[in-house]
Amino acid sequence: MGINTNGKKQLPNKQERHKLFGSVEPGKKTKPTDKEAMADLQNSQNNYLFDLDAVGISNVKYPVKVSSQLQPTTQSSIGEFSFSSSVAKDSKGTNMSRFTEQLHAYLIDGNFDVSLSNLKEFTKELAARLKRNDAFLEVTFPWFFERKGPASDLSGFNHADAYIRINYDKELGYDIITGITGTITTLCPCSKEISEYSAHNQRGKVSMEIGLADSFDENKIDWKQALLEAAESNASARIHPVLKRPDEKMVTEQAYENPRFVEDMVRLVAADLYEMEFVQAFHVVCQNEESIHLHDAIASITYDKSEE
Ligand SMILES: Nc1nc2c(ncn2[C@@H]2O[C@H](COP(=O)(O)OP(=O)(O)OP(=O)(O)O)[C@@H](O)[C@H]2O)c(=O)[nH]1
Repeated sequence: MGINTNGKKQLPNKQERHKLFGSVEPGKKTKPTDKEAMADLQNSQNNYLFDLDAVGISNVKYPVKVSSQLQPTTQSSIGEFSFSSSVAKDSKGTNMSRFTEQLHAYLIDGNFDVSLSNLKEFTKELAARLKRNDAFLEVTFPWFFERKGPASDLSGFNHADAYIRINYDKELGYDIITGITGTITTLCPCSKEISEYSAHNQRGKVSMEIGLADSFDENKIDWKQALLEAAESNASARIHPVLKRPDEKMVTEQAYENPRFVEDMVRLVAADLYEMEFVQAFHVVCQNEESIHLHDAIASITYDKSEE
């Protein structure tokens, strides 16, 4: 290896560099390159001992379009998907390429629409494409919403993680779970009660998963906004991206006026969800990142209105 007149190293070209690091010339190739002539192992039929509940792909990141009743009413986000379907014991496997093939075919203007109507259509078509009677889809994505300072009215974006799970079965129809994980402030009631001054407070995560009532209409109700409001309106205070001093004074005092244990949070959120007609069943978890401990405080509640 030489040195250029300008004092820089004279590197071998890229092909030579690859050889230097072990690349070799292609060997003699005898297997078919025509798709029709290729072995199709995954479609082999035999007695493969067991039916499989789910075969598919996970950790698939794709751009998604999210609609909301809060600002911004339409946004682009990144969805992380899992897709699967059952495989009967007489088949060796599934046709994995068909999951992403269909996902890409559903893009409109570069985004996959994560509305429930689109996801329902997608799972039904996926089952048909896989020649199965069932298909499963799961997606999580950060959902952004505008939040204004309570006194200054200055805007910024907060986000919550939204979650949708759809099970399609040709005979049973759809089973749909939606949820969000939102972030709140909680101020400890015990700390407030026993201390001469102040009270410790923390950032809490409220995760809600709900089963939707048959009457639910996504064109009338934004389930994300409704769940976010259930978490935030019951917290000691909301979280804000932009706070000036008058805002900060307001949220500090509001938190002091509304102390909440982790147990209080899940019960109050449960009460709101109970009153929402479009919620059939719910699971609520609150996890507080304690500021006076290294550990978190947790509480959860599960409720199904059909079991009353
Ligand atoms: N079934 C199965 N396929 C896998 C797995 N891991 C990777 N694949 C890949 O999935 C790809 C094939 O997908 P298929 O959908 O069966 O491809 P194909 O038969 O050409 O597609 P169709 O024309 O739609 O039937 C291959 O590249 C496989 O190697 C696995 O664990 N199981």
